[in-house]
Amino acid sequence: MVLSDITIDNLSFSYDNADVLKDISLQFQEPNLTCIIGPNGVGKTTLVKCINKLLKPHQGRVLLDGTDINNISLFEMAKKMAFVPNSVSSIFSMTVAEAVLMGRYPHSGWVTSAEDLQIVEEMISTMHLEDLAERNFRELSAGQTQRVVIARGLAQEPEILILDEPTSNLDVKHQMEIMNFLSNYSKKMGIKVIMVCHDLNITAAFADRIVMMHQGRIFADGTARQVMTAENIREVYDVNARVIDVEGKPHIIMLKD
Ligand SMILES: Nc1ncnc2c1ncn2[C@@H]1O[C@H](COP(=O)(O)OP(=O)(O)OP(=O)(O)O)[C@@H](O)[C@H]1O
Repeated sequence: MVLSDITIDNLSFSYDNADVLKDISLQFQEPNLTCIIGPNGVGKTTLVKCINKLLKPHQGRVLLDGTDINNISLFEMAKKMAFVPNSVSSIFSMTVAEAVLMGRYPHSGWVTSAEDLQIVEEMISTMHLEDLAERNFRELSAGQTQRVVIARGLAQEPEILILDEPTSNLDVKHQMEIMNFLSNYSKKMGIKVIMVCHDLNITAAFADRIVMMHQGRIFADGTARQVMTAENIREVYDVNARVIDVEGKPHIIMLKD
């Protein structure tokens, strides 16, 4: 079965008069883990928000299975695509389990089935949240919140899963666990996982494809070996780095100067 794909066609975006994204064209057709990287303020979050219809590009289109997302309702989109934002706050008091259950809304509306509850339980267990399931979502630490929001995105059973810096608040063990999980999950379920990431070594170790942004444009797009070169890192981040091979993957060592 071929699951949904996404195409970004010549997309540009500005906030007021400040141009942020310029002529971005990308296709996501393979079931794999793609990491979007680039310096602060380059437009990574803006790009994933455009893909999720949270922002409207001023030029170009985003196509979901060939249809312009402007012609698809958010509710219909949510059946195929889940967005895990970098930070969330809830004005409602709810348990962790209830927060994860919200991921089922695009499929079940407000009527919860036994299947919904089973999926919620599975995702709580996948994210090792069993001990927190009955805790108030608003009282969690930043890292715990991040794992709950990922579980909610997974409960949505998306064909395209988009995450904005999902590991930024996680300790190293949970970072490795989540990256391993996302990498395996994309292949096992045949889905596209697209995530924004700041950590170059985590990206190089786990991403099947890396999209490197620079000055609002796509600067490089390919495998870790193709994209993570000392030249690209110098050009895009303005730092000197040495790239060595660790277990067949590039590993980046930052140099003082
Ligand atoms: N709501 C907004 N209104 C005006 N400008 C904005 C808004 N949100 C972001 N920007 C600006 O757009 C540019 C891109 O921001 P964006 O958050 O997409 O970058 P980013 O690559 O995700 O950055 P970071 O790595 O710091 O998270 C930045 O210059 C930012 O200041």
